[in-house]
Amino acid sequence: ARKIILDCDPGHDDAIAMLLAHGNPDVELVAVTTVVGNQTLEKVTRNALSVARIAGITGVPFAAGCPRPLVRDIETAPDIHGETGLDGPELPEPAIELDRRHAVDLIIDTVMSHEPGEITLVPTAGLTNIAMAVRKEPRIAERVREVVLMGGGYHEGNWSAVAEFNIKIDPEAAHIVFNEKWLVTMVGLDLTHQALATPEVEEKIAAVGTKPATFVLELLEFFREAYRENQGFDHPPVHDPCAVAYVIDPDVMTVRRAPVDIELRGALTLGMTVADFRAPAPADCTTQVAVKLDHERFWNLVVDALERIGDVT
Ligand SMILES: Nc1ccc([C@@H]2N[C@H](CO)[C@@H](O)[C@H]2O)cc1
Ligand SMILES: [Ca+2]
Repeated sequence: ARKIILDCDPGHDDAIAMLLAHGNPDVELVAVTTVVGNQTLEKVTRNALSVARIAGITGVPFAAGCPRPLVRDIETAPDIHGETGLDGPELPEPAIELDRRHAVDLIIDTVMSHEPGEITLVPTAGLTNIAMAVRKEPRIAERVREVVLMGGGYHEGNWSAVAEFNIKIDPEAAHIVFNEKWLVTMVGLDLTHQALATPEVEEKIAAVGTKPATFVLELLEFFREAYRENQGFDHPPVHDPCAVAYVIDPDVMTVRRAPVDIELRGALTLGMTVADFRAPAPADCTTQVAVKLDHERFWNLVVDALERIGDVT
């Protein structure tokens, strides 16, 4: 199984990404780290531990990370995720304690204690923890198998006309991550806006008939309303599990090699992930962007993961 570290800010779609990673047999969650983003660090960390309880995740270290971006002030997304960051379902009390380490140290320790090429980083939030980790221990850049992140967009934005939330809330961190020599697959809004939770998808999830499936439906009910009201979507795009799905099955989406860099100075373009599609991609290009999603294959992975989790006592 592919060993992954999920760096997240639960967040409705982060929660579904965690369930997919836990339920699918082809990926192994070796650590979960949290970072400020959709809500404050305290809230997203508590949410992550509650999701762990619902999913029945035990024996996996969870650590909290950076409480604010490297340079800029905190910017959360209560309109989409609510005041708790996981509005909608009732959340159980955590059943596991946080690891005593900072997330940055848990990431470094995990990567450095495994063989080179064993660990894949899957960030589904702002990149503050990842940037701090590679600055504190630069050797993780050549030791990590690859970085598969949900963030950015080459022709789409949601936190401005041209920038995506995970990148825009900490563009300096993103600039660090996209310019290291590790392979980065950017699963951006161009891809994740195809991952719509339609009524047909919700019917398949409902048919699983377990408490974790019901939890997902309650998440989607809130997410649907928030996305309709705030972004005019008929059905909510479930971003974060797309990154996990790519690690599970790279054929679930098409990707395209292209240099990507982050705008740090533009008045209108701050946080934009600028992809250069001029051919040919340079030989030393270490970034690729996700283009086309196999919608049915993707949602079948999510439903299958929920079926495998079953009911958790
Ligand atoms: N409007 C909005 C703001 C933030 C997010 C979060 N940021 C990413 C999508 O932009 C996902 O990781 C999701 O958790 C989603 C929608
Ligand atoms: Ca997220």
